[in-house]
Amino acid sequence: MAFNEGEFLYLQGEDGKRSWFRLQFGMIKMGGLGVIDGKRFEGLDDGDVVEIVGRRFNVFRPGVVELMESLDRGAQIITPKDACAILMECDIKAGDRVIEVGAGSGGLTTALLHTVAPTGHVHTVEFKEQNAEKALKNVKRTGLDQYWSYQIGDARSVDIDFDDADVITTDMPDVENALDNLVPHLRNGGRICTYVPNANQLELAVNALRGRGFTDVRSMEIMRRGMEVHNGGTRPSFEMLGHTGYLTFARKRSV
Ligand SMILES: C[S@@+](CC[C@H](N)C(=O)[O-])C[C@H]1O[C@@H](n2cnc3c(N)ncnc32)[C@H](O)[C@@H]1O
Repeated sequence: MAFNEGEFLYLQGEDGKRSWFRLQFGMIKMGGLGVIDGKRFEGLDDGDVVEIVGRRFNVFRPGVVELMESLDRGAQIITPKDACAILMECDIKAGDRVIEVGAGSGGLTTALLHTVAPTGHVHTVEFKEQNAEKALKNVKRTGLDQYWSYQIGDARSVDIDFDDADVITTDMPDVENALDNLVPHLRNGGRICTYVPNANQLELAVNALRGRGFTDVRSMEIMRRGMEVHNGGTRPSFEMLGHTGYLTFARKRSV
């Protein structure tokens, strides 16, 4: 399907570098490439070739991974490797209602919105206004902001404006102190994911979930190692994102 005005796209050159832009069929200012006439994109489709200042580029619609990789970061984001596990293990799908604690830069929010749209909703609780604003800027860029709401408040005590959630995800250090406030907003049979960076926090989170009657409580860390592929010399990459966070998944039952 040909590109429409207003779409958020990127150009990718032979060197793999991306230039992001919002399509308009008038003049567009593009980082590093100057001002170009947006009419050149009229009738083009995902992956098509365009020549700009004598250089060849492909123009792409971003997927969720490119959106997450390119967002304006403040706090550490939940990276795609962990977001994949969250989406799968929490069985998140279109139409789901999700409560998220900790907007940060909106990394996980982007993945959640991409999955629950166009019939579901994500509601985020964040206690730092400036983080919520940064996340809002990033979420608006994706065009998925219509499926998102947030409230400023401490997840440990704020009156949460969202009920009957299918899933709760938390990215906060002391989730054990927020569960009594959060869990009444999760439906029976719903799933929770907690994400914490340290092992002592993991123990506290798991004990708190077990103590509240959650079932199928299991914790994991996701390792992802890239491969350098060269004919006759293929080996694992020397660089690896060694540690991000510990994930715990559990399911609420009627008690
Ligand atoms: C590491 S960041 C979240 C990053 C986010 N998951 C992402 O992928 O971009 C943690 C966020 O949780 C927020 N936070 C921590 N404790 C909180 C609490 N008790 N209530 C609400 N927000 C909290 C912080 O202000 C911060 O924005």
